[in-house]
Amino acid sequence: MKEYVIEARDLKKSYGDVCALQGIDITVGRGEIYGLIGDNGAGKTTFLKLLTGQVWPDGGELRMFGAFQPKDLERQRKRTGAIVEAAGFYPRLTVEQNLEYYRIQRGIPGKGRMKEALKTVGLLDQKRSRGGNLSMGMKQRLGLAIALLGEPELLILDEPINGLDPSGIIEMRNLLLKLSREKNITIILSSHILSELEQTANVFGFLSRGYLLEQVSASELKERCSAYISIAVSEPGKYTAFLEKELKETGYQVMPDGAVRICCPTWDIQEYSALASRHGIDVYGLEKKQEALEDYYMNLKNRGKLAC
Ligand SMILES: Nc1ncnc2c1ncn2[C@@H]1O[C@H](COP(=O)(O)OP(=O)(O)OP(=O)(O)O)[C@@H](O)[C@H]1O
Repeated sequence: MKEYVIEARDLKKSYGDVCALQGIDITVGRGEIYGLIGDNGAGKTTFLKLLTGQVWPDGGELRMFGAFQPKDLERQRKRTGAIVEAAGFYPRLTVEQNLEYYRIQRGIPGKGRMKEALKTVGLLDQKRSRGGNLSMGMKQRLGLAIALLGEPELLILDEPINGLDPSGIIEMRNLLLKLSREKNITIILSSHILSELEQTANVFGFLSRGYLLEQVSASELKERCSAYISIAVSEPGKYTAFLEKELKETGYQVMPDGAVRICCPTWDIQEYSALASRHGIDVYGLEKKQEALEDYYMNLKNRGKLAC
């Protein structure tokens, strides 16, 4: 049976009149890297703050490591490390002073933890640099080192890639993959850009205006972004009627340029042009393509807008 580190059922959170989470179901299995994707204001930070205990839900249930009673939940939170909103450190203190401060504050025994955390994130050489003088990527890594001090089983990271340059993004991605692979740490991280998490997360949750539109594994997502056929014909309306009647295809869209896009086609590509020829419809173009992940996300968002 799958072991869940996080189970949120019908979780709700409002700030006064603003409904940030409208009742969401999210499950994160042990060892997963869960990418929470959503536009600004979708509710990502609110969900992560519910996990860290910075805010409390108004309804629904939250379980972490199986615990849901407030006191048990608080105890289980000791098994987590988090960076939510800003990577909190003191800019005037050096990297090692920052880590020492947080180690003592959290009652983590042994100075060795500090060195290990710095080694993991690749900041040993910068240990005497002031936090404020680090590059953006290094600041994120310092935040991560602080989060790793207590040897967490679950990492909660709010937009860890935000503001990083392309090489910083790759560094962070590799670091997170390494933590998952070598230490089997479960990670939940947020972003408003799907492509940033595309190569990192193995499960995605799409949030929009406080609703979870979909929770889907990376492999399922890839399958859904499967091949489609695009056919440009002289009479799209007539063609789609025959498409439904004769080829029993219902999963199609007529694009703004008039081309007919057949998602997950069930027949060989020639069948689609043969259908047009049989009914005297001219074919101007026919090709097989792959839907990009971003397109899939855009479609999902548009459908979500209609639903919300
Ligand atoms: N402390 C607060 N008081 C009032 N409203 C809030 C508060 N925090 C968040 N909100 C509102 O709740 C909604 C969800 O915000 P949240 O920060 O969770 O979204 P987000 O997806 O993390 O957005 P972003 O990517 O911009 O950080 C927004 O409408 C936001 O304005």
